[in-house]
Amino acid sequence: MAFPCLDAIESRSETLKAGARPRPSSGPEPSYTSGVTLTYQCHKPLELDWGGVLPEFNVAYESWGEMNAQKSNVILLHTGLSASSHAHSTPANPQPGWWERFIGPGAPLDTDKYHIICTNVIGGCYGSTGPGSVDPGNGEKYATRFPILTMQDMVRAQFRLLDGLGIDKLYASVGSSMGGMQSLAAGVLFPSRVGRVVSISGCGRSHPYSIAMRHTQRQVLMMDPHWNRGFYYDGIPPHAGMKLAREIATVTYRSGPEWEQRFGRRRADPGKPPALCPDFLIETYLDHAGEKWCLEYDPNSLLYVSKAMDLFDLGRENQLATQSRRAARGNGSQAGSLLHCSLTLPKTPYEEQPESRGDDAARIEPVSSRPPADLVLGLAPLRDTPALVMGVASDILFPAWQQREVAESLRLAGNRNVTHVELSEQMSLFGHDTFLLDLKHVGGNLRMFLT
Ligand SMILES: CC(=O)SCCNC(=O)CCNC(=O)[C@H](O)C(C)(C)COP(=O)(O)OP(=O)(O)OC[C@H]1O[C@@H](n2cnc3c(N)ncnc32)[C@H](O)[C@@H]1OP(=O)(O)O
Repeated sequence: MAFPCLDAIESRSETLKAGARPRPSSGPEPSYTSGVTLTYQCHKPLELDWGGVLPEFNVAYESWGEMNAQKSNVILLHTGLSASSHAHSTPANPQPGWWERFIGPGAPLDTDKYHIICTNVIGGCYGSTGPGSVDPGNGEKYATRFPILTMQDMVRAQFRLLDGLGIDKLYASVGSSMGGMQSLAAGVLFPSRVGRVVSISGCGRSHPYSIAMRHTQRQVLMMDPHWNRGFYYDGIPPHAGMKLAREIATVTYRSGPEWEQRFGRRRADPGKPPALCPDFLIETYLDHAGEKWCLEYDPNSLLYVSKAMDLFDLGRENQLATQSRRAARGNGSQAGSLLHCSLTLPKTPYEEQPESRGDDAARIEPVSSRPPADLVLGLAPLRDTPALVMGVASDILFPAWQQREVAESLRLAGNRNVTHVELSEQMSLFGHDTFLLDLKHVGGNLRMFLT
């Protein structure tokens, strides 16, 4: 039997070994190229939530539209997991950006009215400091010596940029997916500096299914021998692991009903006998998505940024625990400095607690549709901030109940200016990627909220 899918991987390894960098021919995703960006260099250390420190760091950013004299029309646009700051084309980089149609004169992010800034997150690989950057402490690339990050760390770095640009208060903080997490985090961390919050297909805390899906992506990547515990920068990158990680990610980004319509049960070549390599159209589609992306993003950035998504929890308890870790470090206590991960699996199997299973008989309290009190308390800093929370019924990664949970928590926290929109399956079957594709509904609601 022929295995063209394995041949392709082996041949790419050979090409990479010879020093060349094969480029995917074209791609379905927006141009996540770094192109030409502006860079803000911060020389003041950034203390991170889990004990690490970046002694200095860069934030790559791009902007569109004029900033007014009062600097009161600035919108900070947060990206999804793997996007660069290139949300829209610029004179310096005319390639279309990942939100090209959403930004421009008369567009939902209207450049006739607003000055829009988009950054590459710290931990990323498109110009901001991340695991592929050089550690000023030893002159070598950080690799997996890079510290664990949180969404809040990324947001603090963005606000250092705003400080550097003399921007005191945002007109709005806008983001989708991971950007939707950051948008909320910005409002919680800096309530007096954020005029409005928009969170599209985001959440208030990561739920176990989404952590599970990111876990599997990280595991296939880390099991690629070329990953080499993160030290691959002088060798062959773990392109096979990245390809598989992207295939799993793509399963979470779209929806079954979309694929039913788009591919059904059709095979790429029904005239040939079944193959173990990609055969059904859905398989060749996933294979293509993985092929295109496997050299487009730094594998270590994927690990760090995706872990930061897992750690996301705006609940009050987590915020207090983080504050006390940071305070302990300020006092010089070791408790605040958890730099080295020594987590091992427990020796005895985990014993499930009856109440955690949700069995009717064991349930202590009746299930409530109210959001957890901890999240309501955690979102209290946003009580006076007008908020747009948008979700998509076909999204399996950030399911619509999570945006309902955020909207309801904000209302229970006392916010009387919450707009909640849920796009039904009749409106979009694009699942999580709806925010990239649906200009009419996503863009339309965004425009309405901002004006
Ligand atoms: C979690 C977070 O924080 S953010 C996550 C956000 N999501 C992502 O990052 C995923 C990004 N998604 C993309 O980049 C998508 O390509 C989008 C949204 C920009 C565009 O989606 P669509 O227009 O529907 O295109 P899609 O990517 O589904 O498919 C088009 C590509 O697949 C190819 N294709 C389609 N069907 C098949 C098939 N059966 N077999 C092989 N290839 C196929 C097309 O030829 C095309 O290839 P090309 O891009 O190389 O020309």
